[in-house]
Amino acid sequence: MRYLRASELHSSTRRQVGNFLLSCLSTSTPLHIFNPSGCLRSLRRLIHHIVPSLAQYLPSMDSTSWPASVAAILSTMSYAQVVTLLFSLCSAILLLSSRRGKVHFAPVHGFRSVLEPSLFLQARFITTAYEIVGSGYKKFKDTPFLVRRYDNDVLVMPMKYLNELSRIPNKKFDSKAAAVGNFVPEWTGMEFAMETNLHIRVLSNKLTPELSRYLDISRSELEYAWDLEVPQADDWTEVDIQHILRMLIARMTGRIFMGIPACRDPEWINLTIDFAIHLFTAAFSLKMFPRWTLPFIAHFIPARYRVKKHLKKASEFMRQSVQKSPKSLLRGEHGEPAEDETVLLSWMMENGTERETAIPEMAARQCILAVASVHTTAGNATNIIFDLCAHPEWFPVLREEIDHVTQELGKLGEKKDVDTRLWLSRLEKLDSFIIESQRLNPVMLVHPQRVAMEPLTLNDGTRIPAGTHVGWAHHHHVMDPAITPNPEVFDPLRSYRKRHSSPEEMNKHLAGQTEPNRLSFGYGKQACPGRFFAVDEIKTLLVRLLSNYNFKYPQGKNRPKPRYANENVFVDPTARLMMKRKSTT
Ligand code: HEM
Repeated sequence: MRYLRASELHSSTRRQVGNFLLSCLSTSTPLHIFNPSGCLRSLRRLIHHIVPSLAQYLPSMDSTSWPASVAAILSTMSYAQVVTLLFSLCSAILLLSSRRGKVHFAPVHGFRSVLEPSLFLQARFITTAYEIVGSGYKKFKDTPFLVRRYDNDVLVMPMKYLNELSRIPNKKFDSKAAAVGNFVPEWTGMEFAMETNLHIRVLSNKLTPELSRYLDISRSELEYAWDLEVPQADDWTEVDIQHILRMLIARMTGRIFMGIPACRDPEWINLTIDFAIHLFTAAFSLKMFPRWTLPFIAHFIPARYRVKKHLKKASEFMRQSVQKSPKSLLRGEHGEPAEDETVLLSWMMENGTERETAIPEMAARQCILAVASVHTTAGNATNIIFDLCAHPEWFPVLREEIDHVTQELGKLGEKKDVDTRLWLSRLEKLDSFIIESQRLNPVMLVHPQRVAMEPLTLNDGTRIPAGTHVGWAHHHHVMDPAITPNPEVFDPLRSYRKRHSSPEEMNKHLAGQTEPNRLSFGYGKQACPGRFFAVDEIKTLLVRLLSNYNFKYPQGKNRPKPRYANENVFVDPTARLMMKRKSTT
């Protein structure tokens, strides 16, 4: 007996297989990934075609073989029965192939009843992670529990273990395995990010130590991009503020990472923005299937092809950028100083290993840097403006602070002897506002996330088996009244008051810092290496926006609700704001 190859399938059957997968998977954003009625319609059509197709193929086999019997049985069943059968089969496959069950000491949380199949809980987690994680946090508080994500279980640890676990070396308790692992790296071309870390070194060793300089460069790009991306809006104008901020941030970060001309090329900017969407969609789709099926299934995932296409395009860009001088990117022909040696790509080319500086890997690394930096920062800045519009009494407070610093130190970037970081650090109320907005609008419900690379035994004897995916319910933690008094109240000066409570507190409670009760940027040695840049970039943007524009919600609209896909949180892509130039009010 030989196996049926895809190429041997009846062409209309193949089309139906394609349609089915497309209706499940080919969406431009992961938020629309589920279209149950579309999927069901396609599945019905698929069954309609696949059964005759199988029958067509069967004569070449022994007529008494089991596939013939199965096909015969299938063709006598109603669609509903076949759907139920397929669903049960998928459940059985998932159950048998899952990497679950390693953590025996922690209960799985979220089942509606003892009869609920595991697959239902996994599917529900996609849209109701907020409720599942929240109720688990309340119920277990001081003991670990498991949440059943579609691809694997995540062991949610109580906060009391955060410090102890964050002291464990990275190679034993790894953030990359969790974060990059979430992108199914072996099928999305992201394996390099598990094995090498030039994208982290460049942030820790170059960007952060020379932050003021890079802030100046990114601000100059903001000025260049302003008229291109920000509408004139002499009268109240409805805008997609998230899009505007995303474009500005993509340009600002593009300038410091890739320099001119790439950061001014619309193709590069769109590539860096879209790559994140395709990567997320591809990973989300791949995680719907057991790992062992991926050598087959992965080829049917359209978003994966978009990821590949983008990586290829990024390689072309990279090749053009480094063509003049293969090793030292922007150095002159005879080794004279670089034309613009501040471009981070230049540092990466000089400090990377041979593997890290190879064109395809460097291109993919720029894409992963964009994934880490653009949507996160744009989402954060968007949420701040949404919060301001929901609480407009804070507009004058923040503007007054900006005016005050401007009077004292001149306009941002105006005086050469005034350090940009220092200027921005004087915006203490804005800093506190950013923290409060992050508290209420997380980018993820469960983080930091780590994977135990070997068995770990904690001080109290708790054992975490190797391979366990671990996370913290940090959002529900900061919404706990025991941690944040009146957690539902939007109180943007919480951190400001803490800082001013005593001289010792003055240098604590800052937006770029991490602490157990504030994990927006993660925690410990593996916390976000771009967080100081992110906070100052947001401040730079807000200084410009608040000084020049007024914002409000369109008539009859108020603060948009977040969207969830598993533990990931997104800004509602349909949300709109009204904006108007200040001078014309
Ligand atoms: C407001 C914007 C941002 C937020 C909320 C954010 C949040 C985070 C979080 C929660 C992590 C995981 C940390 C952990 O596991 O402990 C992370 C990792 C990371 N972030 Fe950010 N980030 C932001 C902006 C940026 C920017 C602007 C950059 C680059 C300039 C950046 C680069 C990275 C990188 C490379 C990692 C991976 C670190 C690793 O694998 O060890 N992020 N970020």
